[in-house]
Amino acid sequence: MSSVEQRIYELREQLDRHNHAYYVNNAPEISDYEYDMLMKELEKLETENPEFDDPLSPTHRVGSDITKGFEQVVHQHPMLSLGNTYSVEEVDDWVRRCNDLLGNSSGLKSVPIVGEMKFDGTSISLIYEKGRLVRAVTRGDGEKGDDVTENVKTIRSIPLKLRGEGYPDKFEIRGEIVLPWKAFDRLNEERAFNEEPLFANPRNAAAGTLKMQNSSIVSRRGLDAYFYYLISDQLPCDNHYDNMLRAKEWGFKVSSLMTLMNSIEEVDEFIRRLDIERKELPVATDGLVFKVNNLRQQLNLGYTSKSPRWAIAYKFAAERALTRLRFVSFEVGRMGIVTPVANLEPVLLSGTIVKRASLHNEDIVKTLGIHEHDMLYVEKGGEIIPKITGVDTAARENDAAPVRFVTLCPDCGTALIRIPGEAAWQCPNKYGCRPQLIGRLEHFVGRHAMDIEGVGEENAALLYDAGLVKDIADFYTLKASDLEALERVGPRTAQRILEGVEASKSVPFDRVVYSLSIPFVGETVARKLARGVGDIDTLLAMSREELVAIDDIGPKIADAVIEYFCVHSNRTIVERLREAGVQMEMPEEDKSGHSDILAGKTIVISGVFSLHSREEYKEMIEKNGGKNSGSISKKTSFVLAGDNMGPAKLEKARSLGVPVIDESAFLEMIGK
Ligand SMILES: NC(=O)c1ccc[n+]([C@@H]2O[C@H](COP(=O)([O-])OP(=O)(O)OC[C@H]3O[C@@H](n4cnc5c(N)ncnc54)[C@H](O)[C@@H]3O)[C@@H](O)[C@H]2O)c1
Ligand SMILES: [Zn+2]
Repeated sequence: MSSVEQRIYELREQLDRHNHAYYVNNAPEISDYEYDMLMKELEKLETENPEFDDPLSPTHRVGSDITKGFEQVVHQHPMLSLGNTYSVEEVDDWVRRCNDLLGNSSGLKSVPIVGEMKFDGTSISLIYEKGRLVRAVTRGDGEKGDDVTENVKTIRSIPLKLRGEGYPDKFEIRGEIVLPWKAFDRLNEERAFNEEPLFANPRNAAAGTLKMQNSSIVSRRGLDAYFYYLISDQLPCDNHYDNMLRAKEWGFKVSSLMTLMNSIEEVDEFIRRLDIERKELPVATDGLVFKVNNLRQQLNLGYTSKSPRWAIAYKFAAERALTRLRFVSFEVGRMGIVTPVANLEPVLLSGTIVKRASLHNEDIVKTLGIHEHDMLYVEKGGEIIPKITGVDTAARENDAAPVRFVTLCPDCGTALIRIPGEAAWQCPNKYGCRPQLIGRLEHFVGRHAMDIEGVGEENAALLYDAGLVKDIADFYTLKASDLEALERVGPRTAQRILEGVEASKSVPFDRVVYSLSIPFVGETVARKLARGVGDIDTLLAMSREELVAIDDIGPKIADAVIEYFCVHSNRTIVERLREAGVQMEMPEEDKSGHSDILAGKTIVISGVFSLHSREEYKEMIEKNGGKNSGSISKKTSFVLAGDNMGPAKLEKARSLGVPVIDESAFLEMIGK
């Protein structure tokens, strides 16, 4: 096989794999830009070597989002993709080409072109009959898609019944289902809370949500939709722009940024303007779309097997901003770890203003080679948290000194120690360093811990500085009069804090263990510990060996637990919590209902399930003594697989000889 032929096969195989990760799993492994570059390379090779062309190549086909669990419906008109480019010149060339092909020779004036936002969500086709929504279908493979009508009906901005008049008896309207930034942030916060993998961007979240089996969850997620194309035998107007304005009158959301243009200059100006304005939009966009306005002209230009010739997408490069470093602050966390944070001149990035970005640790500061007042590149593309990706060294001031990591704790002045084998520096002054003490108070009242409402980040510091709460047990001696004496706490807040403190007395023991801020004891470990020991006295009395014997508790955690309870003040705190009425043992029913059927087993959950939710399966695994893991390795005991398990995962399980079982076999295994 020639090397060209080999490369062609390689690219097709890669692109097919990325299509599946992107459209079906909603978890892309590479950036859109990288994907588009692979696609362009394949297109070029196929054009230059037509003998290797193949109608099944990803260059000729629309990536498919078809998933199991939905009925499939054939599209009356195929749903295609769009040709795309990252270059303004290529957009200009496309306008010229359209004019040439349409025989427009008026020189300066172009045939009318409509410019629109390219909303970054997932495409949808809606069918209306007699003014009512009858069906909603995803793009699927372009020929047929998944019927998601029930889910789409929960989207409030989609009219179930049309307004106004003059709409065709039967028509199709196409648009993009999106998840606005706000809803996206909320969803990811919730997922972080539940320790579920975060969605990389709103597109994946929107696509994933639309394919959920439970419409009531879909309705809560806050999807929205914008529409951009109308198809019918009885369209009201002969051009795209006016048809969309009519659709708006019938109740569809059509972006007011849609613009009618008549020259290349206007097109270029539109690109310049929208690349800035889009950053203020409430939803994600990944580019612009240009369309020939006149429907007869659209028809004349026609289609390739994959996209219309009368439209082109201009894609924005990954969002990156250049901004000046004001200073690096060093922030001490509740465990004493010192994190360097870049404080920046405020800059707008993917819809939010970025002022700060974590530099994580000393090694990263060194690798980037950051100097004082450097101009830094900040990126957000696809990722949620802003990241410093580089330095514009040309813009560096001559006498700028490199940023040095502090050697003393910025708060208490204690000499920092570097944790062996890690890049982190730590302030060892656990019981006298203000941010560590306040951090532990904040952690204690947090939603995942004792959930004491009314004490936010600010109030924790306030209570500490006023001398009212020096350690976590002090919350239980707070009096209304103490709180009301504080300048910034009104009677309402005081009441809420006291009620929150009272309610926290029924928070279960495992969360109490988590609330103590024992190093390395996160939510999951706390649960294991609490269930493993049953009550606090057993925990206090345990030796290192006994602790290590508990499933998933390693020597590092065991040492941290023992060290924690060796400190006299910690023991006193525990006693005071007990006296206050905080839960110090697991409830009886929780001790039962558990088994060790899955003890020693590491299980990976993958795919979509129909009998129980993924969360429920995770819980069942834990209750029966098993361990959940996210990735398949030699240590995996088996994979609990639902529908649509990714082919890469399946292949990995096969190659490692890891058994794959389905949900009913699993339920039988645990005796359900
Ligand atoms: N990162 C990855 O692994 C990966 C894998 C597959 C695809 N992708 C990305 O997806 C792209 C291909 O996806 P695609 O075929 O859906 O194409 P696309 O998203 O580039 O463009 C076509 C889609 O744009 C949407 N759209 C939004 N606003 C529109 C408007 N105003 N008018 C018309 N359409 C509008 C429609 O849903 C339409 O289907 C690739 O170019 C790549 O960037 C990435
Ligand atoms: Zn300190």
